[in-house]
Amino acid sequence: MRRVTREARPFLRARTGPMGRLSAWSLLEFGQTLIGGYAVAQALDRGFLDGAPAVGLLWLAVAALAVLPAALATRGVFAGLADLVEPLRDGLVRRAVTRGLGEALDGGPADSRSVSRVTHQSEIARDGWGGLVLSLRSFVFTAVGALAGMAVLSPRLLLVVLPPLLAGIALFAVTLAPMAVHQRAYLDADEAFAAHTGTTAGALTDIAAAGGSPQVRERAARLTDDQTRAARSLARWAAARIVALGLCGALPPILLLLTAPWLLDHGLTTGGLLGAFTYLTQSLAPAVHALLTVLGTAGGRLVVVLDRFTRPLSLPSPPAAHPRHGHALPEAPLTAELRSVSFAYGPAARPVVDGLDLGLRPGERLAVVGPSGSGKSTLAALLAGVLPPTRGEVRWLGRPAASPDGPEPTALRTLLPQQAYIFTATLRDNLRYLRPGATDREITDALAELGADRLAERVGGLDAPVGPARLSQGERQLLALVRAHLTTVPLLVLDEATSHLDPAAEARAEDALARRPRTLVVIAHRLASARRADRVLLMDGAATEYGTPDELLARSARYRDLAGHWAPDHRIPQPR
Ligand SMILES: Nc1ncnc2c1ncn2[C@@H]1O[C@H](COP(=O)(O)OP(=O)(O)OP(=O)(O)O)[C@@H](O)[C@H]1O
Repeated sequence: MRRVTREARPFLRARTGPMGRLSAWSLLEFGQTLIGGYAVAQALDRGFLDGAPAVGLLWLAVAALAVLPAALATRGVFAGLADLVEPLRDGLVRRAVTRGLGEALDGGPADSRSVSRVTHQSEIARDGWGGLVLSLRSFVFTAVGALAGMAVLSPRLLLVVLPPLLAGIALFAVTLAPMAVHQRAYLDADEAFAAHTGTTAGALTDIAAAGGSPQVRERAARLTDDQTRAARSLARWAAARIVALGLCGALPPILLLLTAPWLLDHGLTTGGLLGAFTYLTQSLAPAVHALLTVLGTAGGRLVVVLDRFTRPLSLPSPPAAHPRHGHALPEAPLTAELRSVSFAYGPAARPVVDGLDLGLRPGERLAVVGPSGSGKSTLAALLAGVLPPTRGEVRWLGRPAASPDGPEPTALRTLLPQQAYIFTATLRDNLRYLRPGATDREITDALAELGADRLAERVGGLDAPVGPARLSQGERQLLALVRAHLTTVPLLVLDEATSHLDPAAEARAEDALARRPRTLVVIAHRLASARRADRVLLMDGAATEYGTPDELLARSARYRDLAGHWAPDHRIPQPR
């Protein structure tokens, strides 16, 4: 909200001319309101109640004629409105296009939000802004006209009318900021739910096959709860607005009737009473109603949409901007972070991961080693957000992994399990599974980088049909690695995903994966993987250790012990 206000100021300052012209036209509306009530009062006092119906009719004619310049004003107001509204739309479209192009050039994930901003959201902003200017301007000039008219008829009228009017406006003003916040929360929750169902609906079979249904269900339930909570808060504040509307629009005429005897005793004429009633019911109440309605609907949407346009990017610069090895730039957020994370497979079970803190920097390569059953796969699932921690928090790019308003997990991480998933379709479709937009050129390059080009040739090229039954376990793993290589996610977790490759193929694949700007986590089953890594996490229950390969060799007897059992290309021993 504050960001929107900050950005709105220079826009408004640059448009004092159009605003001045609008105000000048609006003065005619002020005149019509002022004359309307006053003429009704005079028609009664000097005409019909004074035995001079002709004079009464003449005053009514004056009231009718006052409508004509106001009609002229409406024409002028609409012409002037374009000078205020169109530049806003143009500016927003320009900003959305620039931002969309920037995101695309930065290699961010394909994003329909850019298109929505250029088309739908900029139109919402234009309509909302136009409606707001029209009704706010009309309210101000009508209210001032009506109050001035009543002051002329009897200043005591203001004592009756002003308190409920001001109380209603104050109550309404109080609701503005929370309404905007709740409206945004509602829209965010709505979008998060739509994005989640959009992503999962097309992959239900795969999710069920991979046993991911509980996680998908749990996330959907969480997102629905968020939506319900946001809708309830919004409804509570909408109720406060109805009270404000009543205070401003309905209470003043009632108070006028209740205090009529007192007002008439203190110099208000019968015509003056009717004139005041005319001001309140014919001018002020409709203007208040229009303003509050526009502010409550289009105004809320406007703030939310403008907030979208001014919001910083949800994804930071791609990891390409950061060094692949060594230390990251200080301001770069960690790609993934575990904060005091614990996990147990049941309430009474011994924790597999216990209070683990771990930060993964952009471009870093981490190897996780440890004896069988020490929790390496559990850690991989926690890092990938597939298992929710029992305690503690998992964060991606500085935000909670479970955050419903963050990007979809699939845009942030890929987890490759040991069992490679290959389905019956062409090689191309299999390789583009995680990034449907990948071009043939990108696929061919990725195949070559990972040393899978000969395999592709052997199966008959990208158009050839492949399926799990026609490939060895190693070949399936290699294709799954190429598929992961084609993604642009910042975090790639390999859970023994190279276990069926020979050592040379594994080294080539891991090095190729690490050359791309991403954080690579390898659940290692050969010492060579740990040697190639920037840092190593040795999982062994309470004796978990962490450091560079050389540091661990120097200081950890367990790591030396483990390494001692390993010839570089041998698999990790399975003591149990
Ligand atoms: N779904 C599950 N339910 C209950 N216990 C589980 C489950 N999955 C794993 N465990 C237990 O959690 C512990 C850690 O298992 P995990 O698979 O994470 O270890 P790991 O280090 O990856 O083992 P490996 O190297 O053999 O793959 C083990 O004791 C295992 O028996």
